[in-house]
Amino acid sequence: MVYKALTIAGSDSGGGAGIQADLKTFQELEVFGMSAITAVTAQNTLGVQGVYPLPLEAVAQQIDSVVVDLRPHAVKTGMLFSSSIIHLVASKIKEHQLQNIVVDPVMIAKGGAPLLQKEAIASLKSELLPLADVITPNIPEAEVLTGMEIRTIDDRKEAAKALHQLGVNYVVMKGGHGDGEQLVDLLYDGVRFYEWVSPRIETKHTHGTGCTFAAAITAQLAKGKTIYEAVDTAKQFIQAAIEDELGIGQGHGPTNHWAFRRRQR
Ligand SMILES: Nc1ncnc2c1ncn2[C@@H]1O[C@H](COP(=O)(O)OP(=O)(O)O)[C@@H](O)[C@H]1O
Ligand SMILES: Cc1ncc(COP(=O)(O)OP(=O)(O)O)c(N)n1
Repeated sequence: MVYKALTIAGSDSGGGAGIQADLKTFQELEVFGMSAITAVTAQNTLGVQGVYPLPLEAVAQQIDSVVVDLRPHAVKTGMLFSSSIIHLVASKIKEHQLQNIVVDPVMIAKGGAPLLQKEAIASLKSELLPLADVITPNIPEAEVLTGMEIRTIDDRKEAAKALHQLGVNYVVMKGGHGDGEQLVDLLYDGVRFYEWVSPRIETKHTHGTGCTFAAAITAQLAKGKTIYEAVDTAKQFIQAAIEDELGIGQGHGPTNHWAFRRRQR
């Protein structure tokens, strides 16, 4: 059986985040990766130098081309940039009855560059989230989506419940932006919370952690794993990718996408 996953996201020319991180992660987890590019960014470890959204027709055609011939077992969305692209992606998910939809609600790059227009947040909440199986916000993204201030673990749990109310089956709240030496990632399935607690790795090379983590979840769902199993593997994948740093670039370097595979030997 060949498992297949589609990423609908922006291109990161520097190769650490976006489409490039997603495809590398799919490949490392032995899932055939396919892409529909929403925007091209000129980007490196120092920041984002340019953002060029693609015409709606180009995004639509890429999704149609992939789906009619190579139907994916799971779909991840990343940088969607505008409300018109979100509207299009939501209508394509419905039209093609796509399954295992993982929404990484990418808003701002680590350097501060906006990757989603402010006016698109309403469309993300009303049009895309009700179709999502999984959402993977970091803490600032969860604050924007819920309008809540998130300080404590209890705040994160309240925010996860609020996101679940928007129609998402599973909320995976990433803990990279929390305080302290321990990171806490949370999974909420509508009934129970599951926690992954791990030591914070001291490094500046964390560009693309969110994309890589969500892509690993998507790959595992494509293989038919449960959400708990998928998050568990994704956590091991990102932990290895941050620990075995490549140390490339002059700024915030990419994570190491082959580290997890090498540890399996
Ligand atoms: N310094 C770090 N050490 C260990 N794990 C990290 C570190 N930074 C992020 N992570 C992990 O990487 C994943 C992505 O987290 P986060 O940084 O919150 O997302 P984003 O890149 O979207 O801002 C999470 O599983 C988080 O726990
Ligand atoms: C094209 C593109 N998509 C997404 C991001 C953000 O990725 P993320 O994994 O959240 O990593 P950081 O930007 O936080 O390093 C991006 N930069 N570019």
